[in-house]
Amino acid sequence: MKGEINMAKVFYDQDVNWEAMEGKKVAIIGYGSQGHAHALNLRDSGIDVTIGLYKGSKSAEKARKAGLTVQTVAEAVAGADITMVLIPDEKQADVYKNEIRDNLRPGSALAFAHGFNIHFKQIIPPDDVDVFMVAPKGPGHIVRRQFVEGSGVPDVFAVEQDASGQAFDIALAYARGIGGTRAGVIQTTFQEETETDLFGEQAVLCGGICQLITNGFETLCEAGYQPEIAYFETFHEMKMIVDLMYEGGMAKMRYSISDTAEYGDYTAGPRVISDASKQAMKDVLHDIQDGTFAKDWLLENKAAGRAHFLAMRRQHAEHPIEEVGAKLRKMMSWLNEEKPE
Ligand SMILES: NC(=O)C1=CN([C@@H]2O[C@H](COP(=O)(O)OP(=O)(O)OC[C@H]3O[C@@H](n4cnc5c(N)ncnc54)[C@H](OP(=O)(O)O)[C@@H]3O)[C@@H](O)[C@H]2O)C=CC1
Ligand SMILES: CC[C@](O)(C(C)=O)C(=O)O
Ligand SMILES: [Mg+2]
Ligand SMILES: [Mg+2]
Repeated sequence: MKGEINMAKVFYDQDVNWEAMEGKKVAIIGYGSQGHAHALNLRDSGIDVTIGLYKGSKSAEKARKAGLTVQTVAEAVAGADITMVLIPDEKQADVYKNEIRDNLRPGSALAFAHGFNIHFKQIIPPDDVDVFMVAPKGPGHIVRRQFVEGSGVPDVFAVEQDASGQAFDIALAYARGIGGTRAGVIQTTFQEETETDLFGEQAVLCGGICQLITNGFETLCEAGYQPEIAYFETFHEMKMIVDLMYEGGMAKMRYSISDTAEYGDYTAGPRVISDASKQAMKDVLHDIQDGTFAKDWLLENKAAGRAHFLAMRRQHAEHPIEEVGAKLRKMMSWLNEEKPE
């Protein structure tokens, strides 16, 4: 890749108009990965938070235990200045239609942590509300953990509709409330966030990395090496290598590894992740951009009753790499310690 890179403006704590959030009531719909993190971080930032869940929800007890008020979705939305929708993407359109839409107060804000339902037009909000997104670029449990530790996960934010004339300030202040502006927050659009987030998780962060590890593990096991050694070599050490890259770029990782490893990195890397893989990435991106992925995923949840998804989940969970890993991780006492919620 050649050429000049135009750097984005990055917003930090000092760039935020916190008054935009002060006195606002926030309804967090869902108390899962992102829901618990947004709710607890906002609460710890001094914001009045209510959780919206369905009757009989398993998460309600957890939220109450954390000292939060839990209401039905309809009640929480009706009392809120900001409604943040943090239930699974594939459920959002139905819940919006049945419980959110008619309870949204004119002048209030409807917010998301991912652009999927707005970008793919599964949810079409009324004109008299703000519509914004604050999307943490990290898993919800890390959003909470880093906030408690005093750091934060970067966010991207976008304003789709600005009925109040204040949506930009509110979105940025919300990002501060969950700890995002400690690390840096960048403005985007619903389209850019949706397409890049789906691409990142499919091609690199989840799909790409899991398949790379699995192929490496299988290659060593099929060649007759011990599975435990294959696990350490292709899976366990991944975190240490990625930690170094996270701290100081690929250069810091390459500084720490041996010259032998570095030489193999440059020569073997492009053989394994080749031009063919880059073409496959472009195909994946194309399916995201033209809506093919969204259509397939929404259909999977409706007509197919998630049969294919659940079968893939089971098949991956039963792979020998998970069995070997579970056995080895059991001996690592620090992994079994309770992490603060
Ligand atoms: N996971 C992540 O780290 C990230 C997610 N996002 C986005 O954040 C959003 C939320 O994702 P995520 O946190 O993974 O979601 P989760 O799968 O963790 O959400 C589960 C929560 O939603 C509740 N829930 C499920 N159905 C309903 C319903 N019909 N009515 C009310 N509550 C319901 C569940 O209740 P119960 O458990 O009781 O059934 C649970 O509290 C998505 O838009 C996602 O793309 C963005 C960045 C990262
Ligand atoms: C990488 C997966 C993710 O996009 C995330 C944690 O950011 C998600 O949708 O969960
Ligand atoms: Mg993401
Ligand atoms: Mg995502």
